[in-house]
Parts: sequence; C-alpha cells; structure tokens
Amino acid sequence: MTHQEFIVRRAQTRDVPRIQALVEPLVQQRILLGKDRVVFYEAVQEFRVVEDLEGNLVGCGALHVMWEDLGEVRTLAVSEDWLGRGIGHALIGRLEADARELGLTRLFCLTFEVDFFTRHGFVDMGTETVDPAIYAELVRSPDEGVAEFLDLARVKPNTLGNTRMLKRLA
Ligand SMILES: CC(=O)SCCNC(=O)CCNC(=O)[C@H](O)C(C)(C)COP(=O)(O)OP(=O)(O)OC[C@H]1O[C@@H](n2cnc3c(N)ncnc32)[C@H](O)[C@@H]1OP(=O)(O)O
Repeated sequence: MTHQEFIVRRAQTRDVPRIQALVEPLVQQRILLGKDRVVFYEAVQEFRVVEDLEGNLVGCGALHVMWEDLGEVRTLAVSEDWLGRGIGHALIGRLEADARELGLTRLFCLTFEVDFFTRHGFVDMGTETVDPAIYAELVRSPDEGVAEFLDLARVKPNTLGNTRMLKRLA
C-alpha cells in the first residue's frame, strides 16, 4: 500500500530492533506489554511496518491468529512525530486485509485507545462469553493474548484499565 508520505509493508527481520525501539516508550508507560527481542523475531511474519520516505520506521502493527475465525491486533504503534496523520488507519486497514486473506471473521484487541478502535468498527466486548467448547481449547494456550481474550485472572495485571474490543469483519 503506497501513500504520499509513507509506505506500509511486511516486516523483515532487520526491522526488529527498530520495532522494539518504537514500542519501548509505550512499554515504559505500560501502554504496551514488553517482549523479549527473540519474541519479536519469532513473530516477524505477523508484523506490518510503516516507513517514511527517508526510510525511518514510524509505525508497526501485528496480526496474531488465535482460532479458525479469530485473530488479535497486537503491538499497534505510531511514532510520536507521526500521530494523527493516518498511519494507524492505514495499518489497521492492512491488518484487516491480512485477516480476511487468512479467513478470519473476528478481530480482538485489548487497548486504551477505545475511540480509535471504535472508529474502526471495534466494539467493547463487555461480558461477552466464548462458546464453552472453544473456551476449553483456547484455555490450553500459553499465549498471553489468548488469556486476555478469555479475561483469565492470571492476566488481570495486563488488562487493568484496558478495554477488550472485538470487530466482526464483514
Ligand atoms: C491492539 C493494540 O495494539 S492496543 C495498543 C494501541 N496502541 C497504543 O495505544 C499506542 C499509542 N497510540 C498510538 O500509537 C496511536 O495513537 C494509534 C496507533 C492508536 C493511532 O495512530 P495514528 O497514526 O495517530 O492514527 P490515525 O492518524 O490513523 O488516526 C488518528 C486521528 O488522525 C486523524 N487523521 C489525520 N489524518 C488522517 C488520514 N490521512 N487518514 C486517517 N485519519 C487521519 C484521524 O481522523 C484520527 O482522528 P480521530 O482520532 O479524531 O478520529
């Protein structure tokens, strides 16, 4: 996807240190969860990044598959200098297209940015429950995002103050 001022592309392994540098201030502010560098390398195929015309990495976002129909938008971040210029919007659009291509019909996110995600069609999950048969399978996952989706007690420190949101893809 090409825009006038930036491009959205698949992440490459060489981007990982720059992705980590981009999210680090947000980790410090407890907006995003910190992850070890090895975890970013392992997840590199999930990531889309945004570069400005000078090649600076100014945005990132990831799509993590959880179940046949269900994925999570993760690690969505835009550089402070570039906020409010459509990069978040472009990333969400790209991640949704990736989700559709994979056959997903529901996208989860856990966020403080409720207005941004609401504008992009996500709704507060509230106390929405998961089908018991699928719950029994999902609960076996060691992944923290899955535990956040299920609202498990062990991840309450991660979810505190955040909103669990879901979007049904048309
Ligand atoms: C699932 C997770 O990862 S949760 C974590 C989400 N990330 C964070 O909380 C990290 C901190 N926040 C951020 O990095 C950013 O604020 C993000 C990612 C949430 C949004 O990124 P941005 O690039 O600023 O988003 P974007 O520019 O598309 O939209 C923001 C505003 O700019 C406006 N905007 C300006 N230019 C444009 C444009 N060309 N296209 C679209 N929107 C534009 C939008 O209207 C929007 O205004 P609104 O918020 O009043 O609707």
